[in-house]
Amino acid sequence: MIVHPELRRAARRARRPLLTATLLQGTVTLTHLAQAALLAVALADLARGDTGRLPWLLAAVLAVVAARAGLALGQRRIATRAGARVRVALRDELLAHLGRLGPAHLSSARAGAVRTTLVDGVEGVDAYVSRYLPQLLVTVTLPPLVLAVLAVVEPWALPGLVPALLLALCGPRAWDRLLAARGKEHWDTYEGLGADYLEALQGMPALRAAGAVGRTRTRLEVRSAALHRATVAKLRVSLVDTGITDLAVQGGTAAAALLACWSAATGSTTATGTYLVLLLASECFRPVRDLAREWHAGYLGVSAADGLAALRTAEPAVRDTGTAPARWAAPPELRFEDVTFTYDGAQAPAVQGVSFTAAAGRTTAIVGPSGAGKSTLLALLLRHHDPQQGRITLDGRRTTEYALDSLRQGIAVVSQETYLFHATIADNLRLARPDATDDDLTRATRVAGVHDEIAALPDGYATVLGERGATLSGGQRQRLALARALLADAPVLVLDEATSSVDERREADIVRELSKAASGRTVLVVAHRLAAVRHADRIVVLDAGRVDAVGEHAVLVEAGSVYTRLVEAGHAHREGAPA
Ligand SMILES: Nc1ncnc2c1ncn2[C@@H]1O[C@H](COP(=O)(O)OP(=O)(O)OP(=O)(O)O)[C@@H](O)[C@H]1O
Repeated sequence: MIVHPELRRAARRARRPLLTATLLQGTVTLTHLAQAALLAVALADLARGDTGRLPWLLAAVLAVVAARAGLALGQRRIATRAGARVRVALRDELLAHLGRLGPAHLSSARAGAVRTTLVDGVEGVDAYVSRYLPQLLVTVTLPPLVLAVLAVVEPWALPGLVPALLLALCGPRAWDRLLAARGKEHWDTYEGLGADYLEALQGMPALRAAGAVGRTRTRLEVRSAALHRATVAKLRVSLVDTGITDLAVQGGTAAAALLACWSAATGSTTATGTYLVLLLASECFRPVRDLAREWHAGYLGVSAADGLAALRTAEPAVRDTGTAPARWAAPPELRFEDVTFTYDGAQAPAVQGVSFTAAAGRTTAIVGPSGAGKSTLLALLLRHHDPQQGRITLDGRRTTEYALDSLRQGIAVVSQETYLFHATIADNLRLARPDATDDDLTRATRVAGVHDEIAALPDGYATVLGERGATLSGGQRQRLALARALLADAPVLVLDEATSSVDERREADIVRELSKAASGRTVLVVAHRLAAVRHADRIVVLDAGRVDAVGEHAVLVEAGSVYTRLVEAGHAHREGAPA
């Protein structure tokens, strides 16, 4: 009888249909009672040898059975619809919240666990609210009503039925806490296993390359065994629960039967009363039996409730309090002013006192050795985190003043890790701009240097890509993602190692074409290979989270700083590379 607050909250989304489903469920139960009463009267008549009313009584029983079939069908339909409404609304809410949480959330939560909560957890909530909850309400209201009727017909039946009903309803409550604890254990293990499998599947190439497939399989087997143990532990408690209910139901029915026989033997009640006690006593426990059955359907929802609540109430890393739309008449100037940021739990700041300006409509590059803080600066610009000190402005306005969605739409990003979906190339491109024409697509793919390769495919732009773009090379994926970002036509374009998988000669061509196509946008480029950034209007050199130098390529090379070392390292790498 556990009603977790998260599940009550979920049920409120379909209050009306759930109420109708509950009323119908109650009416279905009432038809059982009516049927029992009619049969009791018919049997009593038969016992007395009076068959005059028999055909009418049997016809009434048949009518009740037919009515019940119709009512049960309607109930199931309405309950299913209510469950679907709860499911869809809950998933929508969670997905919208995940969007607000942004990638920062997935650096602490595992994608597989979030998937399990979103898919299996929400399905469990559907079963809980559409099947268990209506039955629960019927169970706590109708059996006391039956007892009241029996109290009038045969008060002696009550000493047998009341304790049994109380035991059936309240006995299992003693196990609720233990059941909740086992349920949570089971859910956590289930979520963990889901996350492990997803990671193993996605990381299969790396596991194979490291010769770790066997070890991973063993680890997954151990995890599966842990899930099996958690399931058995949960079932054990659940079985005690069911055992108590069964004991009470059987005991109560038997006690009522004995009392009815005793009353018949002593002649203290009429034949109708005896049959009523016999048949209604069994019906009195029907809702309890049905509740035990529905409990198994809704149990997953109870187990998942904590996880759902945690996901729904997880605090985003940044607050979306800005209201200004990120729409600028001309490309905006971007400024970092004395920006310092330390990741949660980190010892030292990832970036410290960073100040520079990316001129409006120009290309600014950020370079620096690995770990210098380049990606952190981009994450701060997109407000995946907010700096603890300093400010970032676009067109003179702090990024925190813009509405978050609008800000992120105003900045198109192509990162090293591109994401392409299992859909056609055209669909993947149109993610950025659903109304883009075919000409728009070709213009963008030409600039990104991938048009010819797409055109050469048998199905061209209608080619369906494998999951995560698996049927393309790394370079092709990156260029397609680049075309998608160009198509977004955002005033600010951020390229984070966007051409790292493309060969150097092609990279130079793309960067040249891109500079032409991006004129009229403020472009921020992060790249390891200096060929990609040497023609930038301005280069910001980062080192250990601080700005080491700012200037043009030629000036920076002359200055003999970190940049010179990066240039030399680049030359050495190329000379050392196999021909
Ligand atoms: N989520 C995180 N939590 C804690 N520390 C982090 C996190 N992400 C990055 N860091 C740390 O912040 C510093 C800057 O990292 P960042 O990823 O910004 O560097 P980068 O210049 O982009 O490196 P690379 O060129 O290798 O991608 C590093 O010391 C890194 O270990």
